[in-house]
Amino acid sequence: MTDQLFESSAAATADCDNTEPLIELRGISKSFGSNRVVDKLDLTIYHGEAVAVIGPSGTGKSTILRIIAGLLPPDEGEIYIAGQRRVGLIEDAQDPVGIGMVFQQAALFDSLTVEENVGFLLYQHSTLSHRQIHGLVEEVLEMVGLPGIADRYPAELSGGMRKRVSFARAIVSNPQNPTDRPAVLLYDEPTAGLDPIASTVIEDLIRTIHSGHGCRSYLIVTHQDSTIRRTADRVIFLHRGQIQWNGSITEIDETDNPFVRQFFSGNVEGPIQLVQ
Ligand SMILES: Nc1ncnc2c1ncn2[C@@H]1O[C@H](COP(=O)(O)OP(=O)(O)OP(=O)(O)O)[C@@H](O)[C@H]1O
Repeated sequence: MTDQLFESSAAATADCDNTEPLIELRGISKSFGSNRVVDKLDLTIYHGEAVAVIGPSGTGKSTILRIIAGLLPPDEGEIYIAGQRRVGLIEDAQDPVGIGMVFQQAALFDSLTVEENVGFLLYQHSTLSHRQIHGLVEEVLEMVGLPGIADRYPAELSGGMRKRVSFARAIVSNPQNPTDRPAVLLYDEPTAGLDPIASTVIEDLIRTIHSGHGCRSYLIVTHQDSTIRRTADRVIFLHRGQIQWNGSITEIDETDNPFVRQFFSGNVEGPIQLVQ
């Protein structure tokens, strides 16, 4: 199953011009008070790429996703999306490609059922019938391995189930507007706190969404070894807001970079020190 997903992903990306930069960060810095979290970062993501951004806690991974998503302004540096410079936040400027973000926190509305949560935007902004939305919601719930829970309330679900429901909400799309689908998806720790089987469901789903839509690219921030290996083609290792290492997924077991070696071994001795 996994091999099939990986093969279909490779086939889909083969049609992409993956020499063409989709997202470029040039000299990006960001501080919170005196805490310099991103430090003159240069980063290029190409069309159709599946990239994992990894590294120790507090090293700026989520901050970079938020900057790319246009939710947080950098202090300095330039951002180019499909060759166009973005000035300001996403609300001030329209990016030439859609960028969607799947957040780490499963923020569901407690007073709404699972169906109302997952179908929220479709109920608000589409002309689809109740029946059509119900069908779409059931479909995505099945995709995340949670069929038949549409009538339940978030309080009746486990933390991992809530997380998968919020993932379902992030991927449900309106068939009336297929062009609404974002060309870039940013996943912030989508499998954190999930059991290994639920993680596999989400990892496979990320691959399927990617391979099913041509040149879609994604960045995934994760600490989970399985998620890194099953979802990424390229890995960027971040340390103190700078790229410490960058290589293909097969190179992570071959490199002698001390940061990468320490990270994957979990050894407390090494160049990475826990942030106090
Ligand atoms: N809005 C904010 N205000 C103040 N400090 C912030 C803010 N957002 C992030 N930080 C700080 O920036 C640093 C990097 O945070 P970030 O969430 O990007 O790290 P991370 O690499 O994603 O960490 P983790 O792996 O633990 O999720 C941390 O020290 C964090 O406390």
